[in-house]
Amino acid sequence: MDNIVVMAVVAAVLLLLLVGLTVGAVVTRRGRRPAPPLPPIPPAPPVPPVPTSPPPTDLVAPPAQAPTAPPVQLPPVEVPPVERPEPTAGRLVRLRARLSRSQNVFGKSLLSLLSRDHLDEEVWEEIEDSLIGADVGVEATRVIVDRLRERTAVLGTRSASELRGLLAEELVSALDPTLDRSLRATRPGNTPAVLLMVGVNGAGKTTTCGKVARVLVADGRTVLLGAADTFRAAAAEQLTTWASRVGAEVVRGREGADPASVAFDAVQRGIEASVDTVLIDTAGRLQNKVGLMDELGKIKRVVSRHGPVDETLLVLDATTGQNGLEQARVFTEVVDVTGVVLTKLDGTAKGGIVIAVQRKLGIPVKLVGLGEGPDDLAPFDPAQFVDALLGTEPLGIDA
Ligand SMILES: Nc1nc2c(ncn2[C@@H]2O[C@H](COP(=O)(O)OP(=O)(O)OP(=O)(O)O)[C@@H](O)[C@H]2O)c(=O)[nH]1
Repeated sequence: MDNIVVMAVVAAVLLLLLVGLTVGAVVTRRGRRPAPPLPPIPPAPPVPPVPTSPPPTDLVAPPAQAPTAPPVQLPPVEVPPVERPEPTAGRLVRLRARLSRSQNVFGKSLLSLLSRDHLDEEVWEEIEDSLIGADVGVEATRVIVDRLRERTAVLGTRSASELRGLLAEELVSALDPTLDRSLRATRPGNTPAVLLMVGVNGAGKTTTCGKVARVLVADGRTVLLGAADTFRAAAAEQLTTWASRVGAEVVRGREGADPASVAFDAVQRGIEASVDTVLIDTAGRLQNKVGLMDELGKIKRVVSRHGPVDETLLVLDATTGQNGLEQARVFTEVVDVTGVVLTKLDGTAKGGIVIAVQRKLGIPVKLVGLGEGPDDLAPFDPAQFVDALLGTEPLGIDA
């Protein structure tokens, strides 16, 4: 019986061992089974090459939907080259030649009268007529002639060059060389100076805006132009052309837009862009059109919300002579004019208008226009101007 029990126990142990070994072998075989082969990685699609430079601007790629269409070729965009305006120093010398060429009649007649042997009453009257004929104006002529008579009598001056000297002194004095003719084109601080250009139709406002912009750029300033002449579409175009030549920005409104709002926006943009000067071109207006003159006052008021206007320049056409003076006076009543720009001096033989303008308006002539060329604008200087007016030859020898 004991043997039977022992045998049963041994058999049970052996059975257990056998089961254990079988399970272990199965588990071990499973753990070592090689992994099934992975599916092959499909080859990566070819990556399109990254362009290293933008496509040329004058070519447009053919549209994707119509691959067969030939590429459209646009004409190259013409960007005008930015010009470097002439420096202002020395400019008057070049212009002086032009002025004296067109005006030497004035100097010649006066100087030949003064060189007469006897300066009698008749000669003095002729001198007066000559000055009045040169647009100096009756009042200023009287003052100049009276002083000349007095000085020649006291000094006993007789030589032609001495008389020329005296006449030059009197003309310079009539132009009041003590007046401040500097252009307030910059401000202390970091807000732009604002210049407003006003005047009758065709006086040369837009042209002067362009020329002044060039003068400022030549002197190293940054400029923005405001095209507040919204009546004449061509004026904004004209101004844009001037601006592009010196790389300046232009703010313009649509045709017929409120000029005051365009002017306001221009100054706003000038402040944002931190330019030195904002130049505002306004539409030409006749001084007897009340509505238009009121509008000019509004432009100035609206712009002034940004701060005071630094210069209001009245542009006058020198060829209109004395007639232009009454128009000019009305402008000074509507806006506070701080300086006069006398344009087209090259087109008149009557340079005396400079004296008349200043005397009538009591406002300094700050700039003179001496041609249609981009750099034909010069700062006004009484002594240089009188020199040019009388010509360098003492008795007007050159024809
Ligand atoms: N000879 C000469 N012509 C000038 C001068 N200044 C301007 N002009 C010419 O005068 C004409 C009128 O000039 P604009 O600048 O268009 O005149 P504007 O005052 O803006 O004209 P509106 O916008 O119609 O009021 C143009 O043909 C200019 O070239 C100058 O100093 N000399």
